[in-house]
Amino acid sequence: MLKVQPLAIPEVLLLEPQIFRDQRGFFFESFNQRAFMAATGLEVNFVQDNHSASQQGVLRGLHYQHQQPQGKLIRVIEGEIFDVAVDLRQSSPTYGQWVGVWLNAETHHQLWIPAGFAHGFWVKSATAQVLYKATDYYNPGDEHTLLWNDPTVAVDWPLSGEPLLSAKDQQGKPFGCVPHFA
Ligand SMILES: Cc1cn([C@H]2C[C@H](O)[C@@H](COP(=O)(O)OP(=O)(O)O[C@H]3O[C@H](C)C(=O)[C@H](O)[C@H]3O)O2)c(=O)[nH]c1=O
Repeated sequence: MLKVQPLAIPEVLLLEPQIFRDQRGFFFESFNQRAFMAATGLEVNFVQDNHSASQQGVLRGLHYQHQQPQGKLIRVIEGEIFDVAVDLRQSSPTYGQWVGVWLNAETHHQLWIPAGFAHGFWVKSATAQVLYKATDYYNPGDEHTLLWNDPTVAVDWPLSGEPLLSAKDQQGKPFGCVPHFA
């Protein structure tokens, strides 16, 4: 049974899978197409699985593809992250707004972020491993980086100290300088 919690931006969904725990450990279905469709009403086709590992203080994002936008289903298998989605859909009532949730390897909660959003996360734990499914293929020529601390979006990152950023993310662009969606 997959429970769904809509968040401040209703199309971004926090999914709570049923975890079967016993004296050996745990088991759960990390993805089930039928259950996902039944719980969300969404018919999605994932074509790529991603896996990243990061040390404490790393902030990856805020990334998105524009011509080939990706819906993403994100989960944490080690540690804890603060995961953020920014609504770049100009027709949306929540255009320019952000939503953030804690994801960790204890609750196994997952975040569904549809196409049209920028995505990023900050690592709270000593290390974190993040798995996410994407609904379209990676296209490096179509990647855009919204500046993680853009003052217009003003994500309230729960940072402790300066984040560790890639060179690309240090060069992120302001909200007004990245392509948005209709
Ligand atoms: C995303 C991606 C990257 N790569 C290669 C390209 C680079 O040589 C290397 C690291 O890429 P990057 O620094 O862009 O990785 P992240 O900073 O974790 O990027 C991701 O972080 C945020 C949180 C996201 O939501 C995106 O999915 C994605 O942009 O992996 C691939 O080969 N395939 C891919 O799908």
